[in-house]
Order: sequence, then structure tokens, then C-alpha cells
Amino acid sequence: MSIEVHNLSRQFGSFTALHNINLQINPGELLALLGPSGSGKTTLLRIIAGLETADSGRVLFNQQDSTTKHVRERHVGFVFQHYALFRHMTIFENVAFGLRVRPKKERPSNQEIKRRVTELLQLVQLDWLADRYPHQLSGGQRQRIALARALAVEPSVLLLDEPFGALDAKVRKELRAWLRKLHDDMHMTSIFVTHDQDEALEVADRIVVMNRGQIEQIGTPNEVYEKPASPFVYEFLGQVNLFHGRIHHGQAWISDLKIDVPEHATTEDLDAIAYVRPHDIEVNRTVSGEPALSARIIHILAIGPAVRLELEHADKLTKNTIYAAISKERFHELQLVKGEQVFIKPRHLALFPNHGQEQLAH
Ligand SMILES: Nc1ncnc2c1ncn2[C@@H]1O[C@H](COP(=O)(O)OP(=O)(O)OP(=O)(O)O)[C@@H](O)[C@H]1O
Repeated sequence: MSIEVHNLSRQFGSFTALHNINLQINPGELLALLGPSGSGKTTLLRIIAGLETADSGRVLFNQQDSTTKHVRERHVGFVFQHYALFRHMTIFENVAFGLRVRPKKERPSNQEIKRRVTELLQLVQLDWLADRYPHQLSGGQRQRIALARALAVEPSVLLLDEPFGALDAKVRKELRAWLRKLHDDMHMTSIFVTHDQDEALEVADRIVVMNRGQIEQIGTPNEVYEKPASPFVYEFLGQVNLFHGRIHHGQAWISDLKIDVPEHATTEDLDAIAYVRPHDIEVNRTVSGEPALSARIIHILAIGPAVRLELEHADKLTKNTIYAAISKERFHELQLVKGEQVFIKPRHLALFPNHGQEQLAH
């Protein structure tokens, strides 16, 4: 099932929750709506689901206008973070619920319901819990049952709002991999809301980055991470260093560094901000001909495959903290010690005109 969103807007009083949203979701795609709290993700998901109405704009399911279609007619399954299971029903009955409440002529026989529910419980690998009640399950198990319940009605579209939000980090990671596999096996179109960058980058085919009711960028995880379209996306996705500088005729001055930026050949004396990812900061013990910034190591974190360095660069009157990530091999080669002086330079940087918009930089 394809989903199209055209010129969708939604106000709550004088507050604009969604402003002119346009989105095309391909059949079979797993799409993440990613953004900070209050950016409009849930409102957009609820409008697509038919649980909320838009002030203007349209939602098309398989090219057909579904704006006026009732929730039941949209063949949508939901999983919400706080969409609790029915406490007084067994796990089996929770999953069977959507089938049992169907109008009589569409309702499967008891035997058929039993077959389908058993199959779904096997799919979420919890068939051994069929006779238990929700309070006898762990949080992760309950979320998997919530998914099985959503899938029972064979939805063409699966909508998930922070489905793993309340779970601990390890269970979240397991369920992410599991959701990806389930989505691929079931051939659905799925949209999930998250404010967790790692979750979106790891699971989604494409990510819609939202900010203040608008879409900042739509792209594959690789595109939004490697080629952020705006300062907001740069700062929201992963850790980033921020430098202030100027661009003039194809050259950027960042602190004492002069860097060629041929893509800005025609720019004249522009105040700019430069973003550099920690793994794009090159660290050396000596200056090798090219200009570099001197910095002092104030902290070393050597956990995991990369070594993270916290550096302090004395830039005229201010002190800037800069984060660098280097490989374990490079770290051992350099034999770095806390407190000593090193030389750093950005291998790759992204420049944007400075409109004073930076807020989130680390
Ligand atoms: N029924 C409502 N009445 C008034 N304001 C609302 C209503 N629903 C949402 N809003 C406002 O609209 C904005 C967007 O809310 P929404 O729930 O879509 O954000 P979100 O990106 O999902 O945030 P979160 O990650 O915190 O759930 C918020 O500022 C919220 O306060």
C-alpha cells in the first residue's frame, strides 16, 4: 500500500503543529518520523491513521483519498507506547480481539481465529505465554504482544508510535532488529515515530526529519547522516562539533585555519558556521606542513571500537570543547595521554550561512 500526504496542515488554537507537510511513502517501505519532542510526529501519524483530522490537505492510500475514510476502513494496525493490553484478557484473547469484534459476516470461525492467533504468537515467539495475563509479562514481551494484536487484522499499513520507548536499552536493540525482520516478512508499509536517532538510522529505509511542524529532510539513513540538508539535521543526528568562521571567494577561515571550499567560490564575506563530525577530526602529534589547530586533551574515553577524545582549543579569548573519535589503532600509534597538546584539523566540514540558528550543538 502506498501512502501520499499532500499539503497537510494542522493548528491547535494559534499553535501550528503541522505546516504544509508533503510526503510519499512507497509500498513495503519502513519509514521513520524522527524529530525532537513537540515537532509534530505523533500528530502526523495520527492523521495518517485517521485518529485525528487535518485542517487542510489530503492523505491518499493507494492513490485513493482516504481523508474521509473511517479508521476501520483504512486497514491500519497501531502500536503505541502506552496502548496498554486489556488487563482482564489472556494474551491469546488480547491478540484475538480485533478478529472477534468484526461484524458477524466478516468474523472468522472460532477455529480459524485459534489458528491465526497461534500463528501470530509463534511469529512473535511468545506462543508459550498464550494463557497468561498482561501483568505476568515483561515490558518487552508486552510490546511484542501489542504488535501481534495489531497484526491480527492483517493490516496493509502498520503505524508505530514510540513502540519501544519505555523499554531498557538492551531490549530496545533486540526489538529493533526484530521489527525490521517482521516488517520485511509481512510485506506491509510501516511508519514509526521515534525521537531516538540510532533507532531511526538502524531500522528505517528512509527517515523523515521533522522540526517545528515542518519536514527538514527526507532521505535514507546514509543521506541524512552524511549529507544533512540543514544545520538542524546536522545537530540533531549524532554528535557534531560546531565552529564559527567566515567564507570568502572559495576559502573558509575557521579560527586560524584556512580551508579551500571551492563550492563557495562566489560567496563574498559571509558569516558561517562549520559542522564537523568527531570522526572527521584528524589528530596529530606534530604539525605536518599544513595548518592545524592546537588543542589539549582533557578526557579520553576508550570504550568500544573507537576512542573518543575531549579536546580543548584555546581560541583567542574563549575555550572551545571539541570532540574527536579515532580508531584504537591510531590511538595506540599516537600514544596519547590526558593533558598533553595535540594538533587537529577537520578532514571534512559542512558550511552553512550563520543565521544564528544553532541550538543543539555539543
Ligand atoms: N490536542 C492537542 N491540543 C493542543 N496542542 C496539541 C494537541 N496535540 C498536540 N499538540 C501540540 O502539538 C505539538 C506537536 O505534538 P506531537 O505530539 O505531534 O509532537 P511529537 O513530535 O510527537 O512529540 P513527542 O515526541 O513529545 O511525542 C506539541 O507542541 C503539542 O503540544
